[in-house]
Amino acid sequence: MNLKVKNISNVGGEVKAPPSKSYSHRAVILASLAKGTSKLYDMLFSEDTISSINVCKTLGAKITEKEGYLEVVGTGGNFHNSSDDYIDLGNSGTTLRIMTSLAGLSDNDVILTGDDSLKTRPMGVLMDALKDLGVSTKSLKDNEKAPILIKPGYAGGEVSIPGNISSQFISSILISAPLSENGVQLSVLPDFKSKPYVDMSLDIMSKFGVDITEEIQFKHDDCSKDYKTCAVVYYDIPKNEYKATDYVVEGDYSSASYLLAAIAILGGEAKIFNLFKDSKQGDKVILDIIRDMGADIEVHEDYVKISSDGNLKAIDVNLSDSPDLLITVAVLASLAEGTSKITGVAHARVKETDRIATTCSELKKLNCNVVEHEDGMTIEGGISSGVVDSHGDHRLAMAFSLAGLKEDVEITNGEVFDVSFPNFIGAMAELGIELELN
Ligand SMILES: O=C(O)C1=C[C@@H](OP(=O)(O)O)[C@@H](O)[C@H](O)C1
Ligand SMILES: C=C(OP(=O)(O)O)C(=O)O
Repeated sequence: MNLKVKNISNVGGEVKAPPSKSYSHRAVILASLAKGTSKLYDMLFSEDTISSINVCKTLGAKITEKEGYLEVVGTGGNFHNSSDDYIDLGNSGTTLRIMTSLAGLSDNDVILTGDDSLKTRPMGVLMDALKDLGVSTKSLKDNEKAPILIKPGYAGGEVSIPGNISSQFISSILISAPLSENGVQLSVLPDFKSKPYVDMSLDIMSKFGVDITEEIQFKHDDCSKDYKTCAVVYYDIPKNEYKATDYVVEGDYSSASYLLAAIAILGGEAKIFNLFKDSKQGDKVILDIIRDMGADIEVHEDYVKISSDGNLKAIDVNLSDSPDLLITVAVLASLAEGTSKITGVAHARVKETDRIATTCSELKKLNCNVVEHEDGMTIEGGISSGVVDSHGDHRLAMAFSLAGLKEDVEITNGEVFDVSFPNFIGAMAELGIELELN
């Protein structure tokens, strides 16, 4: 289906950001590992998080939608796979990565797979690390990608892992490690990308009763004291148990980036609720980025107020900790005055699509002057009307709908936002932006 801006009127107002995708995945997974019954409030029900709910059910958690919350009766870590088929995780990289380690806790074999995009996502680094921890995995196509067979048995021990491909490998080991036979000592080697997602894992693990210590070991005295490029980050995870808890999922800064960007582009004033000042989400940096581009941002305890005159300035930004903002920022840059540079996101090439390549190719279709780099792109402000394709990537669909606020832009395969933000059209409508799918 094609996604397009139909009408714009009375821009601004108030809207609630949708629940965090990353915290929703983790909440249902940790509740499924815990002993006892957890109540999860304000969960995101998107295609990706439903994949996590379904795999947890298949492995033995009892999950029921109740009035106002999701009830999860956990397994205490005693997973048993009730399916004799492949478990299909759709498009969700987070589910695939986190569940690959957890499948090692099952008392029988598990095979995880997904859609064509998920079958392209790298898994080799995680499979190697799991081997060191006693978990045997096999890529059924022998290409270090899904479908992946995971055998029972998770001894634990010492392991190191490169941090530059996906932080999801690290979250996966951290979340599973307390339930291994002997605990895990994990070293993450530089460059450590997307670390805020690991901090989010530790944050919610603590809410479910497991606290982990982190130690940053700098390699030499004269390094820049930047853990990202110059330190080994070490985690000691003793054997432990998760405890059931009641948990409220906070709002999602990555999804909110589209709402904030829309106001920044069109001009106007809006309050976005459910965005917390003390959030651990790395994508909170969208507030600084939009401020640097010229909008006014007020950060309150549980909401953000944005005001903009619609005039945007170019920026130079490193998105290594917040790769999901890449396409939003690229589209903002294409509508700004001057030349912007985005760096630090080589890992965005191995997501739902190669997001550096697809973003550049689609911006070029709008006659934007963009130059692709290995780890980002340079974008000169200025676009014209045209037709672009989402390549089946939810973030391309949502971000390019923002280009349609200034020029006539149609997005083919534009319906894919259900992966992370099912109410995208409804939320934009609350800000006066009517999008249509046909
Ligand atoms: O752990 C998570 O919830 C996520 C981690 C990030 O991936 P990488 O660590 O691969 O950058 C991010 O892109 C993804 O949308 C969600
Ligand atoms: C990369 C993303 O998610 P995942 O890795 O879970 O597929 C995303 O939401 O942009």
